[in-house]
Amino acid sequence: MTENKDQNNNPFSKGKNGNNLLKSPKFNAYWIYGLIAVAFIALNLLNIGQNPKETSWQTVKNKMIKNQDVERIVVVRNLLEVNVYLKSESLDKYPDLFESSFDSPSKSGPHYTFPIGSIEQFANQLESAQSNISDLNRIEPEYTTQQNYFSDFLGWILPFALIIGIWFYVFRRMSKGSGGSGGAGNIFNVGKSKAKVFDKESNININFKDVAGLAEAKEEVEEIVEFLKHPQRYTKLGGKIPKGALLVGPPGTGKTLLAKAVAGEANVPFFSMSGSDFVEMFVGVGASRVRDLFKQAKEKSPCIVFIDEIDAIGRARGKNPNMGSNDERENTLNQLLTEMDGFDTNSGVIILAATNRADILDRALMRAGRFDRQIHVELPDLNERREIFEVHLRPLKLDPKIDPAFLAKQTPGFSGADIANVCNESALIAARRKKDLIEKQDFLDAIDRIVGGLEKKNKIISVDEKKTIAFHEAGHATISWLLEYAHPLVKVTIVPRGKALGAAWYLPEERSITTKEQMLDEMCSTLGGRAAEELTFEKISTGAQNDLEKVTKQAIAMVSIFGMSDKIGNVSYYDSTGQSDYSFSKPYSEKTAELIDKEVKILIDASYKRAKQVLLENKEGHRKLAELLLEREVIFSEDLEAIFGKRKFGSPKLEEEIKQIPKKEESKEENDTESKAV
Ligand SMILES: Nc1ncnc2c1ncn2[C@@H]1O[C@H](COP(=O)(O)OP(=O)(O)OP(=O)(O)O)[C@@H](O)[C@H]1O
Ligand SMILES: [Zn+2]
Repeated sequence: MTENKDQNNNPFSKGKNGNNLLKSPKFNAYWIYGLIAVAFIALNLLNIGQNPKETSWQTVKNKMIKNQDVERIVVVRNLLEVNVYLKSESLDKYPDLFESSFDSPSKSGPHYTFPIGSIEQFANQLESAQSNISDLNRIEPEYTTQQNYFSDFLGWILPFALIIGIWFYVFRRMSKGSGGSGGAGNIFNVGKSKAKVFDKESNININFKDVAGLAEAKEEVEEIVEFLKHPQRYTKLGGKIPKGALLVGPPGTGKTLLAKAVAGEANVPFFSMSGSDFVEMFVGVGASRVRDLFKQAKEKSPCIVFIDEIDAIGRARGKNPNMGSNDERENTLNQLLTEMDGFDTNSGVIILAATNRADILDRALMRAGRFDRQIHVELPDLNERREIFEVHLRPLKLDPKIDPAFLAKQTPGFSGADIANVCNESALIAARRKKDLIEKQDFLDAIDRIVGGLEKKNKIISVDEKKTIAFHEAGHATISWLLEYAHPLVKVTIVPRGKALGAAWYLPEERSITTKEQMLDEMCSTLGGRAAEELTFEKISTGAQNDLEKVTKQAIAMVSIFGMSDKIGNVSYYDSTGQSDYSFSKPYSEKTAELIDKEVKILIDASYKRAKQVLLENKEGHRKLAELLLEREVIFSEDLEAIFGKRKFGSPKLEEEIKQIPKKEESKEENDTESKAV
């Protein structure tokens, strides 16, 4: 009751508060099978009323032909059967014909049928049987071929029945996976939206306090909450309530969370659907799902419709219709645009959409009256990471010494989702160690695990391989220590994790623009691994593949995007709008392409030479570092400082921060359990 009152106060309210719009009749496969069976029986019955009586050639010859009761004789070639039609005035002579009311021939015939051996033979037999009948009364056989409707029908219907059966099966499987309240439970509901609805009853109860950081984004969406709560305030002044906002940012940064929080704060239903849910293998399904989603939303207004991964449908429509454009997707997008234009601004439905590629979205989506606001949701900085940790540490049983600020420092570049993952993982690790509280070490291990994939202690690496890896990693470390702009090093390990056999961790400075010098120094330190291998062993290995890939991409970007090569000059072939069809044709000539290739090679060669130079000049230090790595498997910035002396460059503040990162001792306990498992 109270809820109804609530709604009536709201100008958006349609006074409708039922779930019945989600219901649809429940058909199932058995119905179809039943229908097919009925059709079979009906056909059979029809046939039954037409059945000529079985007889034999002898009877026909000796009785019917002799008495001149036969009107026509029809030979059915394909069935090797003869149908006999009697004269209507003679029918009385054959009372047995119609004695059964169920299985009897029709009055007009054929009345009798009998099998024959071959057509020629029968023709001869008929000829001779009529040899003493006058020409006038003689019966000439007619010839036909007959369709056997029944078996033909079977032949047709069976494959169809099979296909229908398979369809049902597939649909049931599909809809089971996506059991949203759209009720896409069967074939008749394909076009229904699969939106998940969270309304007042099943409230998600996510509020702004559950969303840490994201201060600016929150401020922007707070306005939407106000629109939903007090629409009169805006409409009174003649303002129009926005229809939609686009949340833009990398994966896991809390876009879904923020949208849910808006719904939670405004206390309105929340429809959630992913862009990829609209796209289906059938033509027209996407568009009809959009229609259905908006229909449902309007009935529940005011509400929030959230479309995750909108890029799945909202990608720019191709300019060249012949080149692999996707009609189905475009239809869906067009329907979405139509719906957005269609509903009244003040209908109380606000659409939030999320994407991590705003640049590839169709411009039409961003036009006024559609998603005309973009809200940026970025990766959290140090402070925000601390806040996110605080949110996710709340439900955990912690060692009181745990400091969220410390954890935030350990996790540069982590998204909110990664941090949630770290917290969960640390609880699992602590549980495995049979602890009552989660301690610092558990967190550090969880972070390591998430950074580098699971440690693979049992991966077998030969002594030679280990040596190669150590010198390779020491090469990276040495160069990044000595070059001015390389990222400061945190630690280097040769403990294999995931696919990597060794790794060097850096603390990336938070830069907004990068200079050419910085890029060159980074390339040089990335190539340090291979350079070290070549200098030390006079052999190179596949271990540098990842490094080479990174360097090549970097060099190509420098030449063709950032305009940093002399020969190409200040030219950028990058198209930030994503609207061009460069996928098939490059925006530059063949000659330029060659020049770009040359420039890229020159850049990489120069960096490699420089890397070798640096390593040669610091041969002793590099060797010491590699040996230390072989011995300890993990080394830290202090170890580098002990070998090369204090780092001449970089910000002292950052260096200080690095030093505060504690060194993780390989925990004995874990080693024990793991070695048992081997
Ligand atoms: N700012 C944040 N505060 C608290 N938790 C967060 C934050 N950002 C992310 N999380 C955690 O990460 C999880 C995943 O975030 P969410 O699904 O909202 O990310 P997303 O940006 O929508 O990702 P995607 O682009 O992959 O859909 C959330 O459920 C939440 O636990
Ligand atoms: Zn490397």
